[in-house]
Amino acid sequence: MLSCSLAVPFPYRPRGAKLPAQPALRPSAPPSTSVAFLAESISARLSGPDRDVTGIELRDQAIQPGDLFAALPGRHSHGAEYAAAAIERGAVAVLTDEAGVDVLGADPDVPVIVAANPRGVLGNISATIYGEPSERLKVIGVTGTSGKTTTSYLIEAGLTAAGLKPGLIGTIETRIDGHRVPSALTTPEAPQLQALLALMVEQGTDAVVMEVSSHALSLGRVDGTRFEVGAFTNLSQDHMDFHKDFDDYFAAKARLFAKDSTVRAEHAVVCIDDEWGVRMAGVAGDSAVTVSTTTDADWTVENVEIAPGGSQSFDIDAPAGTIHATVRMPGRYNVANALLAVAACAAVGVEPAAAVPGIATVDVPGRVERVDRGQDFLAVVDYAHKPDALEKVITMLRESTVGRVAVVVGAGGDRDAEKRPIMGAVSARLADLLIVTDDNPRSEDPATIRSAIVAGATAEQGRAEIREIGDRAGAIAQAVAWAKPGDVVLVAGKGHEVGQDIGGVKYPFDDREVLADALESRVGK
Ligand SMILES: CC(=O)N[C@H]1[C@@H](OP(=O)(O)OP(=O)(O)OC[C@H]2O[C@@H](n3ccc(=O)[nH]c3=O)[C@H](O)[C@@H]2O)O[C@H](CO)[C@@H](O)[C@@H]1O[C@H](C)C(=O)N[C@@H](C)C(=O)N[C@H](CCC(=O)O)C(=O)O
Ligand SMILES: Nc1ncnc2c1ncn2[C@@H]1O[C@H](COP(=O)(O)OP(=O)(O)OP(=O)(O)O)[C@@H](O)[C@H]1O
Repeated sequence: MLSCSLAVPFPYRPRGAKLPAQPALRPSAPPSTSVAFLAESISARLSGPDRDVTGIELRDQAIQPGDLFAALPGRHSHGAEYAAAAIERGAVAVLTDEAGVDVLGADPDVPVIVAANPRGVLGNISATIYGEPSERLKVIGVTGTSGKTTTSYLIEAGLTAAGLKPGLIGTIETRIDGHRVPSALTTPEAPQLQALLALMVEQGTDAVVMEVSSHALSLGRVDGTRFEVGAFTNLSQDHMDFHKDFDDYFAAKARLFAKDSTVRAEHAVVCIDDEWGVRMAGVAGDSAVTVSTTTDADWTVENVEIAPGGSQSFDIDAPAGTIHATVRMPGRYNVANALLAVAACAAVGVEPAAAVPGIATVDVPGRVERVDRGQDFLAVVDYAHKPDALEKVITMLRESTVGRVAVVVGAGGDRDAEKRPIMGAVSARLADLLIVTDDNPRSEDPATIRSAIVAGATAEQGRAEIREIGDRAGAIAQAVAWAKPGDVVLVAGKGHEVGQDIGGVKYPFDDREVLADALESRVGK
């Protein structure tokens, strides 16, 4: 249930001030393209005179002089409502639909391209404006419910170790040539994505590994991108607010692999550890390369050994022979992520032996990240914010200790409400203490979100004692106070995030810092 504004005051004070907005990443000198040419390329009507454009944007606040403003119909408003502001900032043309023309009025100051479905042509138009950058890059798209970020980091490290100069685009950040910029979305909107790819070409990047979300595939954000490789991790419950049902969710992911898709990757590398992977390999066809840690596949693993610190070593049985590999991150699923990464590197011509030394060095921020302040128990921050990921990380931590396990977790507002009780049930079944707290409530009443998690946890009648503490810092402090030597405290759901979205405003909040503060106060006692 969504509420437009916060119905109740927050029971705690947000920490600090609003976070700053993300900077724009653009190539320095894109060539200019004529508006008439663009209209013709998508068989759309052009009203008004021809002009040259040098960029494209769909948020009026991000317009740069010379841009085409894509005024799209949205859930909250029509982009055409912001056209005047965009033109004020320097937009020289507008792309919109008939409804947008009505909003613009009879005589806008700039030429207007009128398309029946402007979102549907945005990817191709953006790619044209920025000179089809993906044609000059080896683009590897990673999709699936869990493991996209981790696998992308592993692939990036494998490519780097092999002497390539890769860029990375994903949930945490964009990385180009050693520079890092935090991300707003897992997969950027098409104008930002094509600008980024063009910037990467300009910087001499030769390969790009990018996370491809199901939203991106459904909304056409990656249209106009040529993928050399598509890699699939797995599929489980998520985004049921956006997709009609599981088949619809699967169909969105399948756009990266299906024969009739305009964004079909040239090579498919598919993890078949779950039944959805088996289905996806079928969609991709006979040329798909399969990998698995659990069943027969083109690439498999054996002799997995876990070192005391949690890192894992294993042998990869690849078509060209056996190779020894290691991954620092614990959990069987990280062996699957590493295996998929080595196979994806191979799909762009990198020898497994060249990739594995890079893969062995990777830690991903906020993924099973330990916070150590000299305490006598294990304290971990993890991004698990979906039922399957939460189940996997709690199970892994349970198996790594003889002590008890505390889980501090919430769920995001304005997102898949169906998963909330399942997150509660999973935690109540597997943990000894469950503290239900706030994640990013966004526009929702945080108490409503917590109640749904608590309801699922209570109905499960699991082993965990259940507590509800909205204040995330207070919840973390309670878990730390509860822990005895040998126990584990898992703070789940926000991982690398440095902000908490409360009522649409992002306030600084970093689980790792808050956990470290709580540990220091306890150790200092
Ligand atoms: C469902 C979804 O993806 N919605 C995206 C969509 O929103 P919308 O169509 O409802 O747009 P709207 O807010 O009504 O605005 C209409 C138009 O006016 C423009 N506008 C709006 C306000 C303004 O001040 N100025 C302005 O120009 C907007 O840019 C837009 O073109 O277009 C907006 C503009 O780009 C996006 O910001 C918005 O993503 C929202 C923020 C979002 O949270 N998306 C998430 C769910 C998402 O995409 N997640 C995936 C998956 C992550 C995962 O795997 O967990 C991701 O790839 O990140
Ligand atoms: N292969 C996997 N299978 C199941 N769970 C995984 C896997 N890899 C990682 N996880 C779990 O999921 C969490 C998120 O991992 P990661 O960020 O790599 O996935 P993601 O697909 O990028 O997630 P998101 O879509 O939320 O950004 C991890 O912290 C871990 O708990």
